[in-house]
This record gives sequence, structure tokens and C-alpha cells, in this order.
Amino acid sequence: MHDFLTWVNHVALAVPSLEVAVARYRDSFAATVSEPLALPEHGVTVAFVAIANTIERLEPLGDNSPIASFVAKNPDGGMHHIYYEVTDILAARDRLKAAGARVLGSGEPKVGAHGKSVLFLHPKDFFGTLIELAEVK
Ligand SMILES: CC[C@@H](C(=O)O)C(=O)SCCNC(=O)CCNC(=O)[C@H](O)C(C)(C)COP(=O)(O)OP(=O)(O)OC[C@H]1O[C@@H](n2cnc3c(N)ncnc32)[C@H](O)[C@@H]1OP(=O)(O)O
Ligand SMILES: [Co+2]
Repeated sequence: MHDFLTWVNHVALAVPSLEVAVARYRDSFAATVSEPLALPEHGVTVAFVAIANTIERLEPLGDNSPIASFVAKNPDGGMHHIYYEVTDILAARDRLKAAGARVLGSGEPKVGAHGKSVLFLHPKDFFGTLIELAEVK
């Protein structure tokens, strides 16, 4: 196991309508779906579809949602980010910055949907994949 990337916790799909997307997964895969959770600080409302691992679904929330442009460009929705768990998010952040990765936002972790400290790495630094890191001790 890597000494700081430990597990892929979820893959996230950004969608125009959470309600439609959740119903599709529930009805198509008989999947267990969490209740929608509005996260104004993140500019999204999320719901988690627990299949083998977890599929996060998110739609824009508010005027300044960081995913508004993505959903506008992908009106049918699309793969949005991969969420890796790390054991020490500040050490991971500093190591990735030293390796040239761009940390998005202020560079300080925010609390994410699982109540964990999260940071994001620019998709252009990882082959068009937005990466979310979350600290899981
Ligand atoms: C619920 C909490 C948490 C959890 O606990 O799970 C979450 O999941 S919150 C998820 C939502 N929050 C975020 O995504 C925060 C980080 N994201 C951002 O800051 C922005 O989305 C972004 C990555 C900076 C992009 O913002 P955007 O307005 O789209 O900027 P640009 O139009 O300048 O995009 C730059 C460039 O990147 C491409 N892009 C954008 N998003 C993605 C993506 N998800 N995957 C791959 N590529 C992406 C975009 O198309 C532009 O490319 P070019 O047009 O080729 O320049
Ligand atoms: Co996420």
C-alpha cells in the first residue's frame, strides 16, 4: 500500500438532476441510495449510491457552484472526480505541491460529505481527472 494514498472511497458523477440520477440507479441496480445532502459550502447537493464501493452523485447548488461549468459542458452528466483517502492530508498536500501539483481553492482543507477534511487537485495535472483527497486516520 502507498504510504499515503490508501483507498478509493468514491467515484463522483456530476449530474443536472440528482433526483433523476438517483432514481435511475435505484431502479436500474436496486442500489441503496442515501438521502440528498445539501452542502452550500461546497456548492453541491450530493447523494451516495452504495453499490460495490460508493458512487457519489452531485448537482450544482447556488450561483457559484464549482461544478456549474462542468454540468453546462456535460448536460447529460459525467464522471467528475475520484476521491482518494489519505492518512495525513496536510503531508499529502505538501508532498503533491512539491511535486508540482496544483491544490485548488485556498489550499486549506474543507470538511466534506463524510465529515472528513478534503482537498482537490487540478484535473489538468492528472490527465483530465479531478482528484479529491480526504483524510482518514
Ligand atoms: C460533497 C463534498 C465533497 C465530498 O466530500 O465528496 C465533494 O465531492 S465536493 C465536489 C464539488 N467541488 C469541487 O469540484 C471543488 C474542486 N473543483 C473546482 O474547483 C472546479 O470544479 C475546477 C476543477 C477548478 C474546474 O472549475 P471550472 O469552472 O470548470 O473551471 P474551468 O472551466 O477553468 O476548467 C478548467 C479546465 O478543467 C476542465 N475541468 C473542469 N472540471 C473538470 C473535471 N471534474 N474533470 C476533468 N476536467 C475538468 C475544464 O473542462 C477545463 O478544461 P479546458 O476547457 O480544456 O481548459
Ligand atoms: Co466527492
